[in-house]
Amino acid sequence: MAKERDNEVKETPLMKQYNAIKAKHPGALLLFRVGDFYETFGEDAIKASKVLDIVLTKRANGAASHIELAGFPHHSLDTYLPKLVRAGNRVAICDQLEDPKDVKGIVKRGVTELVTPGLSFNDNVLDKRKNNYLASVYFGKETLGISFLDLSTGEFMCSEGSQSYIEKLLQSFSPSEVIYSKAARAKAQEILKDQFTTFHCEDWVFQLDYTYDKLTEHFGTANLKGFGIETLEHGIISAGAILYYLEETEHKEVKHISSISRIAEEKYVWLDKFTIRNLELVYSQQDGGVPLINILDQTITPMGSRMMKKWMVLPLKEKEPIEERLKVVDYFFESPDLSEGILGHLKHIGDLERLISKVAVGRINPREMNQLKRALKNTLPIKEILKESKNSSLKKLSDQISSCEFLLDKIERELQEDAPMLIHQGGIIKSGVDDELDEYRNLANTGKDYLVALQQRETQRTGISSLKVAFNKVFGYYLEVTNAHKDKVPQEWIRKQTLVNAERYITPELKEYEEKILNAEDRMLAIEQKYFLALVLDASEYVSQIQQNARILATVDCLLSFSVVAKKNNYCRPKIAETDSLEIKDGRHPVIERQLPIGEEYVPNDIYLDNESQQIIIITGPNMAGKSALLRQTALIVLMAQMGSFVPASYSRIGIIDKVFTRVGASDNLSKGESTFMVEMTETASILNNLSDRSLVLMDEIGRGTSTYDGISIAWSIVEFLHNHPKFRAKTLFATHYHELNQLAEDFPKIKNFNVSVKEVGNKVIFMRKLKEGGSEHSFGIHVAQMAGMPNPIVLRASEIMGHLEKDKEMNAPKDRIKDMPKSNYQLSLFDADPKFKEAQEMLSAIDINTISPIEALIKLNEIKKKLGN
Ligand SMILES: Nc1ncnc2c1ncn2[C@@H]1O[C@H](COP(=O)(O)OP(=O)(O)OP(=O)(O)O)[C@@H](O)[C@H]1O
Repeated sequence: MAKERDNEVKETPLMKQYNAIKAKHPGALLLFRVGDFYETFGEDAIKASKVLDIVLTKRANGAASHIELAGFPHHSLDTYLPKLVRAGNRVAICDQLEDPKDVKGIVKRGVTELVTPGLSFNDNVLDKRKNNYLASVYFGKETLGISFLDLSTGEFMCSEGSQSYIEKLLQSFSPSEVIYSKAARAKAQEILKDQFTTFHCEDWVFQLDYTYDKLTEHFGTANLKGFGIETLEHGIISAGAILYYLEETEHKEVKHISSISRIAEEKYVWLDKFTIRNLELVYSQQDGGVPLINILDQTITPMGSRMMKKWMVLPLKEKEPIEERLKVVDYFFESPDLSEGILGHLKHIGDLERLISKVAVGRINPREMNQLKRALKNTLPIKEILKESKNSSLKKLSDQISSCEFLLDKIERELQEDAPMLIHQGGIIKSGVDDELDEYRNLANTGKDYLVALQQRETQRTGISSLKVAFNKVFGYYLEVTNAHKDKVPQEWIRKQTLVNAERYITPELKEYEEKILNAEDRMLAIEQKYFLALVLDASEYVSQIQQNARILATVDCLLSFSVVAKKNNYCRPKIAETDSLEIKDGRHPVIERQLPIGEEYVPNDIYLDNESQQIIIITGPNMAGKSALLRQTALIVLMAQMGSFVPASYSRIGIIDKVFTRVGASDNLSKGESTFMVEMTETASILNNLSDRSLVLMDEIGRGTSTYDGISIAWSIVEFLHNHPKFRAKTLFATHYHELNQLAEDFPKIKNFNVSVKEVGNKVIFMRKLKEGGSEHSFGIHVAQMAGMPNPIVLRASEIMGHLEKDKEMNAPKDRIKDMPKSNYQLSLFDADPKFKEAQEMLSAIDINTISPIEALIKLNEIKKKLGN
């Protein structure tokens, strides 16, 4: 204890202040402003130097000790901060709260912002085309509450439901950070795994009374009825905790969070988390893979792109809003001139949604204010075009756009066109706005002219040809004379500084003008600041109107994008019906068709499913035939239609689907320590427990992860279950290698067999990719092995074994048949065992002995020797 106190005494006052502030933000990396630098100390410095690649040094901490130090200039904050945040750090920015000029001793400092991965306004941290969500999860006894906030746009949503629903939402919105209560750590770990950056808050925060009050206080309402969340107790707890977290992280200006909405589960298609992943809607499962959004998102504005992502993970399931979107897309599709007109203006809108949030929190800079002006200016013609259109939804949208003319006029009248980013650089407010400002500006300009004249006059008078008037912070304006002319300096000049090659002087006249100029500049800055802040204040009156404009423009942008893509990729308008049937003619896979090599055409296929005669289709066919592609394209076409997009087909009639489940491919979860089969069964169980009458179920190779007989049995019983379900007749596509499952169609009326056709020419397989009625005779695994370049003896031997096994098709005799397996006759030759011998053999047989010259023969021989490694 005594020693500790001893250390405290010896610590420098600065480090003492640092330690006190650091202690208040233990989990955060502290950027501590010292003069023109942000410094980090100790562990933080070690971390920062690694992440930022900056020098790590040591600083004496009084007599106490040394401490690690790493820092960077304050003006580089925008460069370094995003790197620290992206590396998963919470960063506390500690600024000087007083002007060091006015203080004797240590400057007052405090944390002005805590930037976390989920809470940021910084353009360098944010991705323009993505929302940056902070999520909060409350673990109730039976249901969980969840909220999402994008601080950069003000969007705030909440919901509650089962664990699988919460998991699905987390997957859909993929938040950058998730908060929960300390007590829920174990449960949180279970669902969040290591997929998200997390933070746990004190348990008392997650209480209904406290969080309810927090929300009503923030929105200034008596209750939460107007937001439709009054009864969502768990949702409220999670949402209120977000407001607490904002305060904790010093985000006090949050006027732009002007409402909260309920994620209306009943309005959207249920996509379980496996489906979102498997169908690759917004993220691809493989590196370099292309998700559907890359094809559909041709939006122009960042907020359009963000909205498109939401539409992708929340497809609609009510006919009316789907039709409304489709009608607009159709209208755009048929009106190229009108669409071009809107696109032309959308290009100048920029990120209106984030700009207006910056206005609300007082973080907008003059350059961004000009961007806001451009956005408002280009919104007007869009409003006009929509109004003149012949589509009622677009007319309605036009009515909802606010012109914000007063604000636009004001910015145009007052703000310089080329205003700089930083207020203190000046040149923000136009001339003619304020008489006093004009006067000072004039004075500063004439003052500067005066100095130029003074320099010329004195050069002539003294004959000092190199004389120049310059300025620095220490002595203000001075006259500089090189040593060669030193003897010509008049007596009345007062020497201020001697350099190696020159001397610096001041004169009373110079000082008099300096005062005038500096005074004028200070005043100008103050006046410009006053006007700019007033402008920001005026703009802040328009926050909710402009937020609404941004939403409408984003909607128009998304619908336009659908029409552009439809035209480019030859999609057709789907018919949406409240029926139980699903009919697709010449359907294609929207992503694969864009990726085929030039010259290859995607083979379209028809699909028909309903609840009565053809509820389940068993699709057989060899590997690589196109079964998975067919399954996925069916789901993607349904989802695209329900998002309001045209679809890759020549005709489609979509009886609305309310849930899509997929179990596609044996997952790659092996790396996470789960067995493929276990994953497969967990995913399948979750499908079977959540069926509905309007579900679309895709099952691909169920049972592949275990032995053949296990696999067939499980697949068989799953199909039976789906067929015989007492309540729900889920439409199902079941792709399988097991041609044995074709038997099911004979016993169950609503099951039909189809196969993806292949042609066998000699002992080769040609993929036709066409779906045909009927089952398959046998599997084609051996052909595929051959195609993959498997050595010939293996292929021949495998055919022999299969022939033997197939002789007795009875399933209950496998063991005996395996025991009786005939011995292999195939000798593995050198050529078969080593591919380089095979290549050498091919090279030899390509030589035409009759035409090759002796020299060429020698060269060839040398090549072959090299190939064999000699
Ligand atoms: N209709 C089609 N037209 C053109 N190419 C197609 C078509 N369907 C699939 N393909 C191509 O064939 C490849 C294999 O298709 P897919 O993965 O669907 O086969 P599969 O039958 O599911 O095979 P596996 O059983 O091995 O998973 C696809 O990546 C695609 O390039």
